[in-house]
Amino acid sequence: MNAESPASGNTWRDLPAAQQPEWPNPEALRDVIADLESYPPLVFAGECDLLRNRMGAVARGEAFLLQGGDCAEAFDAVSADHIRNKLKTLLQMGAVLTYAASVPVVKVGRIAGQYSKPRSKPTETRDGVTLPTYRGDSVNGFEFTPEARTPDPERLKRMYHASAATLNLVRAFSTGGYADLRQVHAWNQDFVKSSPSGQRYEALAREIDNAMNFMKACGTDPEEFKTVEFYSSHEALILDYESALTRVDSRTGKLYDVSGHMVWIGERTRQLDGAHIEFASRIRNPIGVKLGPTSSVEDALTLIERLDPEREPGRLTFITRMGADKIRDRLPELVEKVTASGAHVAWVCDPMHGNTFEAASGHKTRRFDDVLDEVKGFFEVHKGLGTHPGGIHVELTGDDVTECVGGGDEIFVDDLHQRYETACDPRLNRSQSLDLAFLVAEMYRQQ
Ligand SMILES: O=C[C@H](O)[C@H](O)COP(=O)(O)O
Ligand SMILES: C=C(OP(=O)(O)O)C(=O)O
Repeated sequence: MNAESPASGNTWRDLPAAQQPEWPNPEALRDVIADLESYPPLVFAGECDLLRNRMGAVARGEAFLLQGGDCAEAFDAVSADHIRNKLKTLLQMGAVLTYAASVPVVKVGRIAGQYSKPRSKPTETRDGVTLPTYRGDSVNGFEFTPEARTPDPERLKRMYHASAATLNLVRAFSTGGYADLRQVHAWNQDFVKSSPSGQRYEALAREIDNAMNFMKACGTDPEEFKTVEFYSSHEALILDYESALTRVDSRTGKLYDVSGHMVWIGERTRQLDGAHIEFASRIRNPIGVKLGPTSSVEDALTLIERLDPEREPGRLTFITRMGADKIRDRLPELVEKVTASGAHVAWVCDPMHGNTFEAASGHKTRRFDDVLDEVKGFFEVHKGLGTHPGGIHVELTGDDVTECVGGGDEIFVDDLHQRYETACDPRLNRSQSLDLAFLVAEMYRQQ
């Protein structure tokens, strides 16, 4: 076995790295990196391999990816209630998709590490005062004061600890009985009466119950129903953090970023000659890359060459985020040429990031109908080309926030102020998330 050198996790340092904070004190950053390097891994490399295999099934058209969670996790939201609500929503969506679309669903949270945000502008001005923009709790505070907005590397350690606490609870919920499919009704208890999507879910949960009772009566009560496989993911944005958590796996001698099972490179940091792609090329985790409307075929093919030279199904996922008005125009050529190149990438639709607009009230928001329309366009394109629509990647929360407009339990523009809690981009609330899962399941079945 030829073991990788830990130094290859640092080759990105020679290249331009977009969207990195301007840490005021380099010495303090160095101390933090040294501490992070001494911390235990958050995930086990073998789990990353397992997820790569699962993503291989997605790439081959045998499974569907459900990836979702907060736009930006926040340190003060690391509580049992928030984590449970998010997991519950994802489990409900997973149950809807698995049962109604009859497809194995790979469940991956934007969770336990999604603390860093790329921004359009480096600064924000309010009432004539200009301060650094908020870049996520891993970098600075949301509050609009010079103290809060100054990047503080100690926050990277808080990110590690917040991720560890979150992952610990997620693991407990996934394997300790809460995620048992026999709980399919319990996940809905506080929700069912008040909302149309909750009622629709309840009817589906009854069908699942009946199916399970039938299986039990036939003498099968599979262990698989008692726990759920759930993985963590986040954008690999702050490279000092990600490389400090990159380790040589003792089994294989390969490098893994053990800050999460899957990491993705965002639309603003996927420069082919940039530090983020170099970093991602060195690690063995399953990797996602966001592809926005300006992505060219050449970009996609070069990314494959850099990140998946072995053409290994499951290694590379293209998460497209074109916008509802562009997807039918931009996606076909990409999918067609990538498929013709012989690559086995998974195609996943992020229907959120191309559909953001500012409401008259100043709230950043998204229309549920645009989100749905982008997913529809994604399915249409894949149907037309005979390729597999591999999954969805959504910003959502398990709480009843009012951040996106529309949905079955309709949120109007005038409602946005009621419970607008996101620190960055607007998320689907629980009811909108479930609506989406039902509609996507229907599209999948028709496909
Ligand atoms: O989540 C994605 C980006 O961080 C976000 O859309 C950037 O938002 P901004 O344009 O307000 O900086
Ligand atoms: C920043 C994000 O998306 P994108 O890179 O697609 O803009 C995100 O998913 O948080």
